[in-house]
Amino acid sequence: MEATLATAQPRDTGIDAVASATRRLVDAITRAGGAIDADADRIVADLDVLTARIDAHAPDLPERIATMWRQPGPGRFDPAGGTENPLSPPVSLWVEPDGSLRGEVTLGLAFQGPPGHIHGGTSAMLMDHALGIANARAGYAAVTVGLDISFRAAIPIGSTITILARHDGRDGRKVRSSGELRVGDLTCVTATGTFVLMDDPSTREKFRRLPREQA
Ligand SMILES: CCCCCCCCCCCC(=O)SCCNC(=O)CCNC(=O)[C@H](O)C(C)(C)COP(=O)(O)OP(=O)(O)OC[C@H]1O[C@@H](n2cnc3c(N)ncnc32)[C@H](O)[C@@H]1OP(=O)(O)O
Repeated sequence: MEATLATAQPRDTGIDAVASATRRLVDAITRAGGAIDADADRIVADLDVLTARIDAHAPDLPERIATMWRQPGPGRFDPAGGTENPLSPPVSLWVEPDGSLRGEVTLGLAFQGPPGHIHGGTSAMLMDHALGIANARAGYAAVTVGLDISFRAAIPIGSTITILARHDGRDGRKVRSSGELRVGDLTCVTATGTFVLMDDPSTREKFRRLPREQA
């Protein structure tokens, strides 16, 4: 049976390709560090030309947000697994036969916290998002109200991180999910999350309206 992708299907072209190239740029900058100081003025000038070229295509923010949410399927702009988001680590999550999610990602220096290891906030984001997708796959689109996270072992930069997440159940308007980050057989991070259903009136009121309507 063909595995089902729970995150956006990456493309080799268009905005996905631009986002990938930008991730390579960020990685190159973080690896080079101050060694590029002497060339910085020219680099900035080149980058500013590119930014202006791209900015010429950008609609205003409310229109852009509305367009994003009209796209069918998994979020292509998510901060973890969003193929169109250059700040998003290139995470793909797959649906396992038992309905849980599994994926792998390798993170570079841009995500460093303690020396040579991944920042805890990055791990928390990976967990928050994977837990949210696990709920959504189970039929419960929901926002996080509580995330309980334990950092049990540091994750080396450049290691292959396995992401696991599962939906654990519903209690009224709240849903629960849990997950972990592993490197090989070592469990580095565990997380449990409490989420509130998007369909709950207070949540719908807050999140369904677009910025233009909130003004
Ligand atoms: C679009 C599809 C995406 C598809 C999925 C894609 C994946 C996306 C995953 C990303 C997830 C995110 O990062 S979401 C972004 C981060 N989260 C947010 O911004 C949410 C901010 N919070 C809120 O705006 C508000 O809490 C609301 C609107 C959700 C609910 O407000 P409220 O009605 O006043 O209720 P509130 O007091 O907050 O509490 C709600 C219930 O949660 C419980 N609760 C509160 N805090 C905690 C806590 N730390 N741990 C446990 N439980 C808690 C309360 O006891 C209560 O239970 P009880 O009394 O009902 O029993």
